[in-house]
Amino acid sequence: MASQLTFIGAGNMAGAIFAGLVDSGYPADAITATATHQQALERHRARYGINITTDNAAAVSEADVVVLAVKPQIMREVCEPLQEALQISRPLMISVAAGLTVDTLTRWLGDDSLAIIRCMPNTPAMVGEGAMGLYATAAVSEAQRELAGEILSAVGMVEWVEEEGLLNAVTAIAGSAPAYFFYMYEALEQAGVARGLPQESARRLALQTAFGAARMARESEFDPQTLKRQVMSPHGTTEEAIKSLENAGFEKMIDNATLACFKRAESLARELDDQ
Ligand SMILES: NC(=O)C1=CN([C@@H]2O[C@H](COP(=O)(O)OP(=O)(O)OC[C@H]3O[C@@H](n4cnc5c(N)ncnc54)[C@H](OP(=O)(O)O)[C@@H]3O)[C@@H](O)[C@H]2O)C=CC1
Ligand SMILES: O=C(O)[C@@H]1CCC=N1
Repeated sequence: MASQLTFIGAGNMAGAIFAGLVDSGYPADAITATATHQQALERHRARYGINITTDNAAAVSEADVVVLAVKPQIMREVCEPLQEALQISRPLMISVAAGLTVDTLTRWLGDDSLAIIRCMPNTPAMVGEGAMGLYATAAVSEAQRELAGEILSAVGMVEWVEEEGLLNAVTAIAGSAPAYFFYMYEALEQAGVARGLPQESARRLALQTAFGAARMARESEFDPQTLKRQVMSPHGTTEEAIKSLENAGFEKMIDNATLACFKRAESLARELDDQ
C-alpha cells in the first residue's frame, strides 16, 4: 500500500510535486494537501483527485510522510501547532523550504528525535523533470531514506548531499535556476522580435531550441564545452555571438547570480533562526 503523503501548503512547489506524483501513477487518494484557501484546494481536488483540508493537524496525524511546503517566513506559525499531532503519527518530515535549517525546524517541531529530510526541489517536478538535492538527518532510517528517494525520484532526479550547507548550492544552481532559464527564453524571444520575427514564431523557435539543447546535452556523450564548440563554425555566426557573450561577462554574471542566491539562502537561515 502507498505511503500516506501530506503536503502542508499547496502552492507552486507542493503543487508541482503532487501533480508530478499523480501523473507518474502515485495513488491520488494517498495524497492530502492543505492550505488556508478552500477554493484553491478545491481546484487541486478537481484536477488531481487528491484529498484536501484546511486542518493541518488532522492531515498530519494520519500521515506517513509530511512535506512542509509553505513559505519559510510562515513556517514557524505552521509548525508549532503540529507538535501534538506529530506525536501520534511520527511521520518522516520533508521540508522543501529554502534556507530553513534542520536545527531551526527541529526547535519549531519541538522534538529532536523526529526524522527530518531537507529537500531543495524545483518546479519542473510538475512534468517529472525536477532536479532535487536531499539531506537527511541522523534520525532518518535507511528505509525512510529509500522511501523519500522513491517518492521524489518519481518527479525528477535526486542528488543526496552529505552536508546540510550544500543545499544552498543546490538552491543556487537547481532550486532557483528554472527562473534563469525562463529569463533566457524570454530574452531570446524578445531578441527574435527585435530581429524581425513575429512574436509567436520567435517564442516557438526559442522554446524548441532550449528543449532541443537540453535533450541533446542529456543524451549526448559530450561535455558542455564540446557541445558548444560543435555549433561554432570557425569564423562563423555563433563564434561572434559567443564572443559577444564573453565580452559582456556572461560567466561572471551567472557566477554573481548564483552567489547572490546562495548568500540569500544563508541570510534567510539566520533570519529564521532568530525568530
Ligand atoms: N517555488 C519554487 O520554485 C520553489 C519553492 N521552494 C520552497 O517551497 C516553499 C513554498 O513555496 P511556493 O510553493 O513557491 O509558495 P506559494 O506561495 O506558491 O505556496 C505556499 C502555500 O502555502 C499555503 N499556506 C499558507 N499558509 C498556510 C497555513 N497556515 N497552513 C497551510 N498552508 C498554508 C498557501 O495556501 P493559501 O494561499 O491558501 O494560504 C499556499 O498553498 C517555500 O518554502 C520555498 O522556499 C523550494 C524550491 C523551489
Ligand atoms: O525563490 C525562492 O525563495 C524559492 C526557493 C527556490 C526557488 N524558489
